[in-house]
Amino acid sequence: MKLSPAPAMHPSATIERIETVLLDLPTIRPHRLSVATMNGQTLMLVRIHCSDGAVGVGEGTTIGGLAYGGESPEGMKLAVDTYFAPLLRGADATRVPALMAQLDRSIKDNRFARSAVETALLDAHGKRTGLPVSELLGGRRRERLPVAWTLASGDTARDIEEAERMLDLRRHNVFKLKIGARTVAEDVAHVAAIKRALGDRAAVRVDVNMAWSELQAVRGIAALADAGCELVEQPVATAGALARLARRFPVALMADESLHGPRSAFELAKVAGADVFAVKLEQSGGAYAAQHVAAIADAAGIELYGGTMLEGAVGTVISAHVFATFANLQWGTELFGPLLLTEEILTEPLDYSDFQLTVPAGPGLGISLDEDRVQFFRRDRATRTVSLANTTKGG
Ligand SMILES: O=C(O)C[C@H]1C=CC(=O)O1
Ligand SMILES: [Mn+2]
Repeated sequence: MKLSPAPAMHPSATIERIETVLLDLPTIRPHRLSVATMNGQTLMLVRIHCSDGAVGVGEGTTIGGLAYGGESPEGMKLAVDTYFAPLLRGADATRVPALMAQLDRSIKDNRFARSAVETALLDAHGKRTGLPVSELLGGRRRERLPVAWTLASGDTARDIEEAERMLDLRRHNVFKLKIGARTVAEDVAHVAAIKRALGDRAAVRVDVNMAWSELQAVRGIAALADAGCELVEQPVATAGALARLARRFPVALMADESLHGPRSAFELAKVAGADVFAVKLEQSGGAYAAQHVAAIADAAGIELYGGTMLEGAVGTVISAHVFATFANLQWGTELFGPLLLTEEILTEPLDYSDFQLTVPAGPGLGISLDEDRVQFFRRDRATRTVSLANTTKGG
């Protein structure tokens, strides 16, 4: 398929080259979810080079390979190299939504890979026009975003210690606990112990990652509410069960895995299937799709939370730009992904302070990759002979 050339009267730039690379980065500790334990994270970075010199970067990241969903970093790389890149080469880089719509005619699903490509196009276009991506997307409504932290070491005492450290650093005062791998009674005891230790100094929420049956959820949520937990994320797999549970408890019920972009958001909204939507860019299929999910939530009176697929810096920052444009963001965000990794890959680290993340202000994503470090951590690097002195972040 040939994509249309740049129209006359419009600043023209065409796409010349698309590069993809897999980066393997360790996590600061094992991150235990009911579906997988992560000891590291793989980022699939896409770079799009345009004829006017603008270069945009995007990121595709999953959780535990294929443990969380149908796409993997390796699969995304293959999809971009084999299917997206030939369609992109020679196309007008300056009309991002039109170009994405053209890609959609030839490529179905692949929401995560799509999101990475769209991010790179938006970054390049922002750099070209001098505008931050949040301004391209309608304009930011906030400069800083509250950021929750996930306690998922698998050990109650260690989680409490970690939460205390985050409070001392004024980095996080909202904690999401990963549960669902143990019995409901064990999980409830774990949550109750953490909430007891933190008291009113912090909010405690849980993510079950679909591990419970509806009956387990009825028992579990009641007990979690008594323990002071304020929100339960995706306790069960099906939308029907989620909707029934949402009517039953005073604590907020949040949909995560049930959301796969605007259509699923609309279906869930029709049945009042959740109190809160965790909007994730990759799950939604990109920045614009995530904005559509938010608009559906707003129209249905459903509250909003900015979710993460534990992305690295690039995926985190595009999410921050998008969440900064939301009319409502009642539950804040969990954009802590880069802090879970031992390695910094930006020339200037993101600003996490006073329990919030600052949305970068420069053109495009407003960040720049440290090229030496990108080269160092790429999977296809034959041997890592170069030693990078003093490069590991404190955990
Ligand atoms: O929400 C999820 O299911 C995935 C992810 C987000 C934060 C975290 O710790 O895991
Ligand atoms: Mn979740």
